[in-house]
Amino acid sequence: MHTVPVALPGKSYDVVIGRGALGDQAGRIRALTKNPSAIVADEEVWKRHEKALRAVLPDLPVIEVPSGEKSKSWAEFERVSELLLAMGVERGGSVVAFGGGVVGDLAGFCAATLRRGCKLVQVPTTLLSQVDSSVGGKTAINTRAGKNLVGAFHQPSLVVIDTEFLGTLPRRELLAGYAEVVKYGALGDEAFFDWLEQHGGGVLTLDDAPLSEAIAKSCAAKAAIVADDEKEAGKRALLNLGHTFGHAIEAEGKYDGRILHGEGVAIGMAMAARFSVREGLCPPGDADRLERLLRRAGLPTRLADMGSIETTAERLVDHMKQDKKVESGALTLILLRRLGDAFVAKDQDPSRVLDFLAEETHLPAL
Ligand SMILES: NC(=O)c1ccc[n+]([C@@H]2O[C@H](COP(=O)([O-])OP(=O)(O)OC[C@H]3O[C@@H](n4cnc5c(N)ncnc54)[C@H](O)[C@@H]3O)[C@@H](O)[C@H]2O)c1
Ligand SMILES: O=C(O)C(=O)C[C@@H](O)[C@H](O)[C@H](O)COP(=O)(O)O
Ligand SMILES: [Zn+2]
Repeated sequence: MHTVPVALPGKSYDVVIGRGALGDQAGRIRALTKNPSAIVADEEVWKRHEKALRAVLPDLPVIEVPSGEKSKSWAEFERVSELLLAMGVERGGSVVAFGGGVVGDLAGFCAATLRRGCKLVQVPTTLLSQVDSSVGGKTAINTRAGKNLVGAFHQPSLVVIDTEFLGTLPRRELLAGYAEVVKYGALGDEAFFDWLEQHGGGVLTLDDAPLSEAIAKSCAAKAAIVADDEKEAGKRALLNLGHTFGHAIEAEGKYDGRILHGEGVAIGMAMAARFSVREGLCPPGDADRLERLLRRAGLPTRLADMGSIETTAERLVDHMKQDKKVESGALTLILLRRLGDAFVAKDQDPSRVLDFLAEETHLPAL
């Protein structure tokens, strides 16, 4: 087992990673759920993996949440919160989030607000949630105005990453998670990017050693950034590489499954790299290398790759104006100086972004 500590004053916690991590951590999970607690599970995950969680928590009540991004909604937030209260979950108890990033973000937001905050245990079951969303304490739901616009920073007490769950994950979802793995290399660790060029295939075939290494490296990269800047006053925004464009693309997909978060991030990262090149900030070869790694895995890198989504530069910019990094109405983007060296670029000229996006809407699929 790998353990990655997340060091935060008064609320440090461990991320435990490995095949069989759930059984290995049973004692700690039970200790965190001694007070009245409940499980919030993705319904598909519950169907497939109820037995595994029941072996650790035989008696906890469960709330099943419909699979898919649409569950990060006011309606589900209300329904799940009311059920948690009806079940008597206490402040000293825990919400155990069992599923991917959708359930993690939703259950996390319920935990952040239930009786003004109860404990949270993350048991992530998708690659994306294992390398990203279960760590760092961002929780949120989507609103009519856009993605993750209502939420809270609420750190979990424990994250248990059992790679066994990935065995049943559909390939498309695995790839979506891989986009966030590539993100860590692109934003701050060129050696990890090189490593992915060599070993990414093994991660995607779920070979134990490269898979655990990729998850541990990703969690360690995220833990280091979060420990330095928990509430995104500065460098945490680097974790948003690809997301300003990506969230706008997701919004255009209406959260109906046509575009997954990780797919939006893959296209968004490729766009951020192309925009960096267009602005004369990054060598073209680095943007090509990023696009090649994503495409080799089978990820989209251009709007045209998502055939069913029709959009315009203006509509994308409108979504981008809702981004939480906007300051006094001006866009902030995460751009690249080169692979492994991202930076926070504030006060972006909207007309340059609009011109760039107009080009992007005409870029053919490869
Ligand atoms: N809080 C954060 O820091 C953070 C970071 C990244 C992403 N996110 C959020 O995470 C969400 C995306 O998460 P996701 O990619 O995990 O998607 P998800 O939670 O929708 O799960 C993807 C799909 O896989 C299914 N599934 C989950 N585990 C499975 C398993 N082991 N076997 C078979 N099927 C399984 C689910 O039913 C679902 O249909 C987005 O809402 C995104 O905004 C949050
Ligand atoms: O943890 C972070 O910080 C991230 O930005 C991680 C992202 O991968 C994630 O998608 C996050 O939810 C996006 O945050 P948001 O603040 O742009 O909603
Ligand atoms: Zn993300």
